[in-house]
Amino acid sequence: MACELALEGVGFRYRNGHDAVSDVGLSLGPGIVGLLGPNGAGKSTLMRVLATLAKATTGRVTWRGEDIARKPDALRNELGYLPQDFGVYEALSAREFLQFLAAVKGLPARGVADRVDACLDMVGLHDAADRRLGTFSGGMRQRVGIAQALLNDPALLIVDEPTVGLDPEERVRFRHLLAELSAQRLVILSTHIVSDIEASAGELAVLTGGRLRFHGAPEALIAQAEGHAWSWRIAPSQLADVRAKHRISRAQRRPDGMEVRVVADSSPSADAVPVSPDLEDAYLWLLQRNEAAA
Ligand SMILES: Nc1ncnc2c1ncn2[C@@H]1O[C@H](COP(=O)(O)OP(=O)(O)OP(=O)(O)O)[C@@H](O)[C@H]1O
Repeated sequence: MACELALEGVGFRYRNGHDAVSDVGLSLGPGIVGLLGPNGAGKSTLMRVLATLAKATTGRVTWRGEDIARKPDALRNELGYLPQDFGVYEALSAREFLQFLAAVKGLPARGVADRVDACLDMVGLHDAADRRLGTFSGGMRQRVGIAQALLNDPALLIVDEPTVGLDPEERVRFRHLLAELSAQRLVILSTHIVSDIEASAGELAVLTGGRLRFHGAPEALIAQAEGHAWSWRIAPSQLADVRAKHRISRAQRRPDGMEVRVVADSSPSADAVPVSPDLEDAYLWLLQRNEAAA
């Protein structure tokens, strides 16, 4: 797979001296890359660097071999970006809003109407094209956000926490949409929610404290957690105690108590049974090991 976006020793320090991103190295080609990390891990900062909205303070990023700090337009011409705080003009219809953004982005006027329609189609908003954005649900607004990011048919699509605020059905629809879009391009999706990327991301990059802790296939992350995931039946009254001592990846109420899944170095209790880790377990296990090592 040809590498298109390469990061070498990338760091970003805010003016107050805080290192939000440190020494990140990655080589990324087509497909979906899930950038996973807890709140404050540095995901949005890194996304802004990749979107050429902030310059790396150390290291470099290249897009198709060009340094994006020196030649940002090489990347910008092929970039679609959905920031975390994407806002819409409520009084405009979806079609008017996209036409407005197409003009702002400098797309040639000829062909804009067709391109806007095509983008609305791609995100399933064809029938709502002439409705005021003020009447749209959160999921529909996010789809408008993706539609605007697709206006220039980008080879690189960066979406920052796109599922925040969506209901479960919208989340699923949104994930499918991103999976479809990744057939032709590199999609970088940041999230702190494992299920956002577990069905679609071929590659994962996990960031905590601004550092890259893992990069590779989800299966490789899962393999690291082998032997460290446990299922355990407890009484509901034990839950707080178990939570204080262990990292719980899931807790489900059962007729005869609670079933919890925990990740741990060794069996948390004589009556806990080992289970095959899934991606959620594996992610928590990675976070736990990094905290333990810090
Ligand atoms: N303008 C700023 N000045 C100083 N520090 C900042 C600034 N913006 C963010 N930070 C800090 O940099 C770190 C990384 O923030 P960032 O927003 O990139 O994380 P994130 O992984 O995107 O988290 P979230 O999911 O909460 O958005 C955090 O510790 C944050 O407090």
